Amino acid sequence: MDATTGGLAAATATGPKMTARDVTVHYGPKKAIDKVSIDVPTDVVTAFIGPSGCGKSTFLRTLNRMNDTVASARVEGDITLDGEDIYATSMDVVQLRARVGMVFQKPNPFPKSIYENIAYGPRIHGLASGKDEMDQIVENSLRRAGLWDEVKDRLSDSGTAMSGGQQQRLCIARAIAVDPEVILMDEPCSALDPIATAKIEELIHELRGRYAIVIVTHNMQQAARVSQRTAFFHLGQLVEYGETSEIFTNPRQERTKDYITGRYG
Ligand SMILES: Nc1ncnc2c1ncn2[C@@H]1O[C@H](COP(=O)(O)OP(=O)(O)OP(=O)(O)O)[C@@H](O)[C@H]1O
Repeated sequence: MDATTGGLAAATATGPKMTARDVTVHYGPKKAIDKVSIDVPTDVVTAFIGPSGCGKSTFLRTLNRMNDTVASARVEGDITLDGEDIYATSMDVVQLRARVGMVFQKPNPFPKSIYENIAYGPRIHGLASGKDEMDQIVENSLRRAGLWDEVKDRLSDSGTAMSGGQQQRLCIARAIAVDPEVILMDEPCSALDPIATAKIEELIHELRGRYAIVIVTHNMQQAARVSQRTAFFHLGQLVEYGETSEIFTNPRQERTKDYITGRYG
């Protein structure tokens, strides 16, 4: 199968939230991503899977221009958000990263209070006109991230003093607070224990439909549990992309079959 065709075929009826066409990424002379084309649907969770070093994180980071922060990285090809070229010189990158939020492998709350972790983004984006409105954004974001009941009586405690799982949900709440359209998650559970992982997976289910979600995961069971679309990457290429149930039960490509049956990776 041609990777481009596979990417296009898996788009949903509502049309893609983001599109990537012939995206190639180099770090210096080394090619990490090779002509990847894919559509990210609006209303489902998309999982990126593949063996270590295949380029999942690199590709994820092209979707909100996080690779701009890596001096040696060079991105070619076209990526759009609602049809708009995100690499256009007119694109405000701060605004883009609010619209396309990111949650990292290791929870990284600011060394500030729980309240301030959430309020920081809305404040710099001017989303609240006063304290009452900010309080409401903080509460709504924490509720949506399934954290409100656990923290409502200690909003002034430090975000870094929470458990790892709570910190990760705080980071998700922080991304939600600026009203994103897409949330990118780069192995969000790899530093968490099974109970905290289950809570994040539950949360992903609850957030589905409200945001386009893309998750990079090493864990195939997790991809099968949380996603409706799966993209399999190998050696910088998008090998196969489709319905998660199809990818796991009836992969079309030999390389996908080998990976999901544990032959490598
Ligand atoms: N900042 C960087 N500078 C140079 N090379 C990099 C950089 N980041 C990633 N790479 C290289 O690009 C390739 C793809 O890496 P990437 O982290 O995107 O893969 P991955 O599939 O997400 O891997 P993992 O699952 O291990 O996180 C690898 O060969 C990696 O060594």
